[in-house]
Amino acid sequence: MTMTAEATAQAVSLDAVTRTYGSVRALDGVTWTFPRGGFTAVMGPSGSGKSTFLHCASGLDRPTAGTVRIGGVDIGRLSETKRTRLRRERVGYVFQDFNLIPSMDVEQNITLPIRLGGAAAEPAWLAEVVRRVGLSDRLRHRPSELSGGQQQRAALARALVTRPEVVFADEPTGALDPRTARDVLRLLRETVDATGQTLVLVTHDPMAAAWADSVLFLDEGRIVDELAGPSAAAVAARWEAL
Ligand SMILES: Nc1ncnc2c1ncn2[C@@H]1O[C@H](COP(=O)(O)OP(=O)(O)OP(=O)(O)O)[C@@H](O)[C@H]1O
Repeated sequence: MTMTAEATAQAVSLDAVTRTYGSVRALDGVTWTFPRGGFTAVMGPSGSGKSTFLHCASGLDRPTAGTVRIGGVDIGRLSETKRTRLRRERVGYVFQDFNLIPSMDVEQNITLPIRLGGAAAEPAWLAEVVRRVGLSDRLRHRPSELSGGQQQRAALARALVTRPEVVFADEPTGALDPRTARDVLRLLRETVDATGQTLVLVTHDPMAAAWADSVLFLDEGRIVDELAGPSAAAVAARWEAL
């Protein structure tokens, strides 16, 4: 696959992306580029289109109109099979409720995306990812034997193990107590800084958004503002004004 230098500098780009549900325009002509290695938070009131944005930008849903590129690949042109493969190999997902498989141990959960693709995890990178999330001594444990913070760190390792173009994290700290949430957010920040991983964080929480390089504000399906180098106070003030 050939890609232009410009395309590969962009992890994900959306061009005039619209998603309608009947008469509801959940996303309304969104154009945005997530640069490689950036940590971006996406905020907005309930119903502003955050989930729809995440689903369209990550290839979980198809826009009604417009183009989404992941690593320079126009995902609207892919067959369902190729899109599934691209999601598995080039996109990482972290969800509020962890979505770990209860019957698998931590290592099996972390390596699942690679094994589903018929490959084996590269040992050095797997060890690095597991060390980074602090679970080296927990690999044989089942999710039910882990704390919430540990489960979310396992989910992050699973998202990172394929070295994806981008990780989408949807309210990853929503089910955690404040201190554990802060530890997970710090880990996300350190991961971006140390590995150059591109990360998109959807959150309601100004404290969480303040860990990002910039914050996008969605309202009524449109990007209405961006705040670079955000502080929690600045995010909260902008949020109040929406
Ligand atoms: N499957 C669907 N069918 C019909 N309407 C939908 C569907 N999914 C979302 N919508 C509508 O699209 C709009 C945006 O919804 P979305 O879930 O993207 O917002 P959100 O910002 O993620 O909200 P929240 O913070 O409450 O999760 C809302 O008006 C919602 O009712």
